[in-house]
Amino acid sequence: MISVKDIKVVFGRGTPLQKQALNGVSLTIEQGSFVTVIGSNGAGKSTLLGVLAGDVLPSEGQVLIGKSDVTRKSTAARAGLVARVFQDPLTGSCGSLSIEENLALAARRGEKRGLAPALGGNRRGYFRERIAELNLGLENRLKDRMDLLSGGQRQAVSLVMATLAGSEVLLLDEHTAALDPGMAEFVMNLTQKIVAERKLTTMMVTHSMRQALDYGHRTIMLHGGEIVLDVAGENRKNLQVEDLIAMFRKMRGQTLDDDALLIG
Ligand SMILES: Nc1ncnc2c1ncn2[C@@H]1O[C@H](COP(=O)(O)OP(=O)(O)OP(=O)(O)O)[C@@H](O)[C@H]1O
Repeated sequence: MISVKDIKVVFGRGTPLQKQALNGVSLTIEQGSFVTVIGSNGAGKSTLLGVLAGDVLPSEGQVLIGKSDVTRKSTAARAGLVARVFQDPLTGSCGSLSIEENLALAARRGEKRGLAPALGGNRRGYFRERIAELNLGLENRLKDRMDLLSGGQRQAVSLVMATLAGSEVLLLDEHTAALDPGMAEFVMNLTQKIVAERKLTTMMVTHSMRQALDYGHRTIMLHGGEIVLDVAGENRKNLQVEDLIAMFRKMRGQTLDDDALLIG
């Protein structure tokens, strides 16, 4: 479960570039629920993920993950609670380490032990099994360096890595945006499967309104650092991308620059 209460984030306070990135965001996401997040450029989407991951400390408000109040905890201190997959396939894993070394590090997230014991005994067999489930043939390449993989393969491995330390929360920051359409669909279907199997509480930022409606249980839209739309259930099922744009316009009483949001 994730719960944020009245979160405010101000960047560059007291400078000419002062920016209120989040302006009183409150949101509760039940355990196992998958929420998609949309919004135009600068709406505050990445800042919200940063607040959950610990990269951004809010100036006001409270962040709960499960029963833990993590509001003032660093990213490292939350590592066992929160897993993250980034837009850039190179960001979430280490290119100069092998696939299995990356998996071993991911499995030990939030702990302080070295790599050797993490790769011992049954662990190696377990990693092989988990990677074989991807059906990409990577189980035969566990000793290959991560930087030999394609972007899509790397995102698929990153998703497996995100599940190894037992985190209940998964944050996805436009994790398919850098992939070609076929690979993006593969990674999205994999995401859906992993989230459902492991009952992960998931927040996915996307620029694709189509993706936002097709995946997950609930969609929120941010604008100007505030939640301006929050839909789930039947209301969401009946929504079309065009409705989303119209609702946005109505709620804000202003014109939305369609170019700011990808419809595809
Ligand atoms: N470290 C920072 N320092 C100063 N301003 C920042 C910083 N990070 C974000 N901002 C500003 O805060 C606002 C929200 O940014 P954020 O990155 O959360 O938006 P976003 O919805 O993720 O946008 P995008 O879709 O373009 O990634 C923007 O105006 C941005 O310029």
